[in-house]
Amino acid sequence: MQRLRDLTEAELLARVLPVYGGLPADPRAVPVGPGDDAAVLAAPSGSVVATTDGMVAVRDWRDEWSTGYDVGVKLAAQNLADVAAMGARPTGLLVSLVADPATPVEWAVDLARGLAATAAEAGAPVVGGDVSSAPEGVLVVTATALGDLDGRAPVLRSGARPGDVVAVCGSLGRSGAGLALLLGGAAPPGARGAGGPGEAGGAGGPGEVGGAGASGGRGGVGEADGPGGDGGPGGVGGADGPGGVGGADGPGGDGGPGGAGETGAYGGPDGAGGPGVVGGSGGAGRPRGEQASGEPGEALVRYHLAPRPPWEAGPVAARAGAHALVDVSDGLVTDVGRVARASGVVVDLDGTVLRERFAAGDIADALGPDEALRQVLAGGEEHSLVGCFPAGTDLGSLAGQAWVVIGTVGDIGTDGPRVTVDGAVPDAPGWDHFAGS
Ligand SMILES: Nc1ncnc2c1ncn2[C@@H]1O[C@H](COP(=O)(O)OP(=O)(O)O)[C@@H](O)[C@H]1O
Ligand SMILES: Cc1ncc(C[n+]2csc(CCOP(=O)(O)OP(=O)(O)O)c2C)c(N)n1
Ligand SMILES: [Mg+2]
Repeated sequence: MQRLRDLTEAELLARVLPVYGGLPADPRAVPVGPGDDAAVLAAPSGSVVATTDGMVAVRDWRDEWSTGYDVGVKLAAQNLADVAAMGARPTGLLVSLVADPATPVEWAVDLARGLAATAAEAGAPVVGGDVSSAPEGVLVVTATALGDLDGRAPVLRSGARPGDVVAVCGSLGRSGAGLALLLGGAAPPGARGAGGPGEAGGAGGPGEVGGAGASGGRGGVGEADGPGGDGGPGGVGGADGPGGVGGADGPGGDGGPGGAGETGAYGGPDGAGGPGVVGGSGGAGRPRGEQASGEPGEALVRYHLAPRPPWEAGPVAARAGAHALVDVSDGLVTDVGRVARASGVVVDLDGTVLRERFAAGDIADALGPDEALRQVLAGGEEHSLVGCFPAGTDLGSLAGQAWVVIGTVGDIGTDGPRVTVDGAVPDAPGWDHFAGS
């Protein structure tokens, strides 16, 4: 397997930059893209919205669950959601890769594919970035997203007013539920068995005819001295994805199925199987097919691994007069609490709507109703948008976006800013990177 240490920086960039593809057709949007000391982007409004958010291997994703493509999708999505939560339209992304030189080159290229696909969907090209080496085992990816307000005022956390209605665009609790399932031992979609312990579960190969957006398969979950994991499916959009690479110290895993040639984050399960790159007996892990699509909770796991938050809804909400906006990254109650404190208000959430519209269905089916509601209130990484709108805003008319009213904004009285559910302060601590870790 080719690893980053087998390439020079220039060779790595020569592999990665073409993946990001072209810049917008209008040269005024991005006069200078990747390749010089810095990029140059237009700022039509005369101001730039800028945000950055990173992810760290093991802490923020696990290679047993996420492909490089998934990490790219999620990294782009969480940054785009922050731009949207200002009411802005994303205009460009910058990407930093800080990686152990043992990282497979294919992982870095797959990361670029996930980023590129998501950036293209958002109309925000990757305009630059950085590569640095890291100590053994360390892999950190960071993106910076830039945006434009198209002449509007930014929508701040501090703008909510008593009397506003609180509405959410997008889902709640699905990412947290997916994470809970993975932590509970659920296999990621597309996984083809862990193949027992192996020193290095192999990375699945990319779709051979990948085109844009090909996704490398999911590697097996190897640990020590045994057969390697199976290759994952070939890439999205790629016909004939080759199979995975077996573990280093044991017999290789089986080749995964080829890519399904469809769009979306994952290849389908039924592609033509490619050969294992490193031969040997197949992994002796879970039986094949156990993770066939349609597994209960699979959509939740997929959302956790590669979320698609409604970043288009930010500018639409801003145009509709939203007083405040925030994206749900650390948990609904935590993030709405930031709005409540910044605005000096109380936000009362409607427990019935949260249970019936968000927790019920596949989250409750997978986790039970109590844990489902807990995920809706406290689950992180959803990146849906929560807005506070003037009473009477016709949310149904917001083009193409489904906003669901989940609460109201009230006066703090003597108790101070807070979030309540049906009038009571819930016990719903959200994500914190440091406390308790
Ligand atoms: N290391 C840092 N240096 C400067 N500003 C930071 C740093 N980390 C976070 N911030 C700022 O603090 C605020 C809260 O950060 P964070 O909780 O990560 O925001 P969000 O949840 O919207 O991504 C943001 O405005 C962010 O830009
Ligand atoms: C292996 C693993 N453990 C735990 C998590 C859960 N997790 C990691 S970051 C995070 C919260 C959101 O990330 P953050 O960087 O705080 O986003 P921001 O608030 O800055 O937008 C959560 C819930 C995960 N994704 N993967
Ligand atoms: Mg956070």
